[in-house]
Amino acid sequence: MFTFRTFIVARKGFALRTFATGVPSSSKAFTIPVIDFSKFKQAKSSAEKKQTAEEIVTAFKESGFVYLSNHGIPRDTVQTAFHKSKEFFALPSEIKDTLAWEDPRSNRGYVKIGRERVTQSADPAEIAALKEKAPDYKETYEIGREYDSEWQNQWPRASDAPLFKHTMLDFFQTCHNLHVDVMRSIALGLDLGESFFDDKIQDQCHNLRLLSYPPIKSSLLVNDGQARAGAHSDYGTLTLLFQDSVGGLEVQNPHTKTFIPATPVPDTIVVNVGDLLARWSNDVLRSTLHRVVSPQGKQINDAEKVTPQRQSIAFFCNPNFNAEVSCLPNCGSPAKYPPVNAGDYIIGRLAVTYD
Ligand SMILES: O=C(O)CCC(=O)C(=O)O
Ligand SMILES: [Fe+2]
Repeated sequence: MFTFRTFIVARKGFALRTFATGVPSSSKAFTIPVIDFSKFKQAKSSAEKKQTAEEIVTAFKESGFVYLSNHGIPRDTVQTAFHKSKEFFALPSEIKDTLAWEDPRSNRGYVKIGRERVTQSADPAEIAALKEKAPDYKETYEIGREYDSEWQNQWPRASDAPLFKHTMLDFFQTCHNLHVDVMRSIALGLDLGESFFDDKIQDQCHNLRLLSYPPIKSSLLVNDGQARAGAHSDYGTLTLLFQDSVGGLEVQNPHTKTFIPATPVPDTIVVNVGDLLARWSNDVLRSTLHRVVSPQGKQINDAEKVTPQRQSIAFFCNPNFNAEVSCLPNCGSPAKYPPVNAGDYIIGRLAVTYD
């Protein structure tokens, strides 16, 4: 039988569902389809729009993942964001360390290698042991909305990282706009009316995460449980993931439990459903486990291989932090989960993942 793990964040006192991969589905199909989003954006009739919306919703019900092509974000924009991200991670540690991530409520700043271990576990002792034994081999830089009365982004000085702030704030806005369109397609695909989510996602409580996986001796990634990023599901509504051509992202087929590669498809964005949208939809939409493992290493001498550097950018989309997330209409009854405040949920999930 399928089991769901639930855990309690004592500080907050509410139950969180950690993943939705156990949902029985009418279909055992598992593919990550490439969906041409221009058909939705340029549709001449609502019937045409609905067709793409239904393709997206079907994929989110079955695998929880799609590749979005013709999404409207220019290649140049993505390349510039990757370039500026690379420049940032190349800064000396002393500079990056002054920008350290400090608080899950802020969720902004630099996270050095070993500080985060993504996992489905919510047990602090288990997470600490995993971090000790098999930390995620990655460093990240987290950006939140710039206009926030309480929390500030931790920008490097312009002299250290020219145009970094400008590039990332632009990219944040670009990703927000695309996410609104994808949420509209989901609303249409679920027969909720296209603008259903609009006023629930407008506050831009998102998290733009730059990721850098340094080159590493391949032998270090084959130890027990070791990965560039351990198996996990994402926390929010949707994730827009931009990946380079190195590879390593894998998605779990929930029926067979095997992981299949989400091979990079040029000019597409990997879009996946997070736990909060799965919960919102009463598990009609699927939040699927995924991980980043070592792609084929390069032989550097007779005995050793090195796994090349990987770069990616994830835009974690969230509802407004003051939104109440309770079972959507058209998503079956009874509701499996009590209503939850979006901000409490996301911050609760972050609080247990970081040191
Ligand atoms: O780097 C990647 O491709 C995936 C990262 C990821 O899944 C995450 O940060 O949640
Ligand atoms: Fe993820």
